[in-house]
Amino acid sequence: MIVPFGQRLAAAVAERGPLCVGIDPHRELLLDWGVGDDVDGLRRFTDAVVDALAGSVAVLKPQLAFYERFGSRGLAVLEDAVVRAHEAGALVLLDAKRGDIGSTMAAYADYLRSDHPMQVDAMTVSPYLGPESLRPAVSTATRFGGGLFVLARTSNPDAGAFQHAVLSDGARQRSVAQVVVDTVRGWNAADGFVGDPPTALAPSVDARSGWGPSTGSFGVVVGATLDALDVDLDGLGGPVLAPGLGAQGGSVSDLRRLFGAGTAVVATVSRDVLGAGPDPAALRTAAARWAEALAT
Ligand SMILES: O=C(O)c1cc(=O)[nH]c(=O)n1[C@@H]1O[C@H](COP(=O)(O)O)[C@@H](O)[C@H]1O
Repeated sequence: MIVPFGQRLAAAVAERGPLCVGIDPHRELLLDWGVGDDVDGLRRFTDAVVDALAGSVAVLKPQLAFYERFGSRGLAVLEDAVVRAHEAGALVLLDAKRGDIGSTMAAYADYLRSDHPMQVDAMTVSPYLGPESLRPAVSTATRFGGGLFVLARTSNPDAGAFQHAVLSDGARQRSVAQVVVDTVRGWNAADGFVGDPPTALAPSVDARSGWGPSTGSFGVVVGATLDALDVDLDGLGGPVLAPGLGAQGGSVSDLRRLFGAGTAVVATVSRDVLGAGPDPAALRTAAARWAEALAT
């Protein structure tokens, strides 16, 4: 039976908490770890992170770019890591940030198919070509129980220049970021693309946490680095991936400031945890520190 990603994510968060650890084997980190900036170093780094954390964190988020750097041998490392992460009980969110015309998008979305050599639970996608371009990925995700996280208000300092741009749609004016959020809300409501009025939270979602058996499979990315939440997430019906913690300056109190009760937030941290390696115990301690802060 195919269990939708949103349900699987809600269950993982209930069991393990809302922490996602990003696997970003930066060249500098590989050198700091003393494993070398080569395929062997990439494998040692990746295996160490997966072995240390996949049994305890809800989600691991490998960044595809760091594997593509090493060509097919880098991708082979990632393929193995995805299997190991799943075996240890973690969900895998592939940070791919793909987006293209619909016919090509369908091929990118194959990462969510059960016959893909590296099937993942969810992937990040970019809406820059317009929300309709992502429709094939929504279909694939729905068919195979996968999820999507769409870039809405990203954590980089100059993101607002694009994402605050205002689109006119008759009498209504919305920012680009808001159109993205409204579109994802529509996907979760399963009634088309640009969801208009916020839909009420489904009754089986816990209004205090935003998590529950009917948490949707389609989420948005909103950085923990924002000065203020400048998109309306009401009734999104799906999760919010919040990057920017630690190395980019965001903190757990920023999450509380930005996202009220009832928002299903997955907090993602990469360098602030990875920098503790290669000692597995130190990696686990660094992740546990974030997990505890998120739980209090
Ligand atoms: O989609 C993402 O994961 C993402 C979106 C965003 O707005 N900002 C952002 O930093 N990310 C990713 O999240 C990770 C953040 O890494 P750290 O700053 O080391 O925690 C990187 O892999 C980024 O590519």
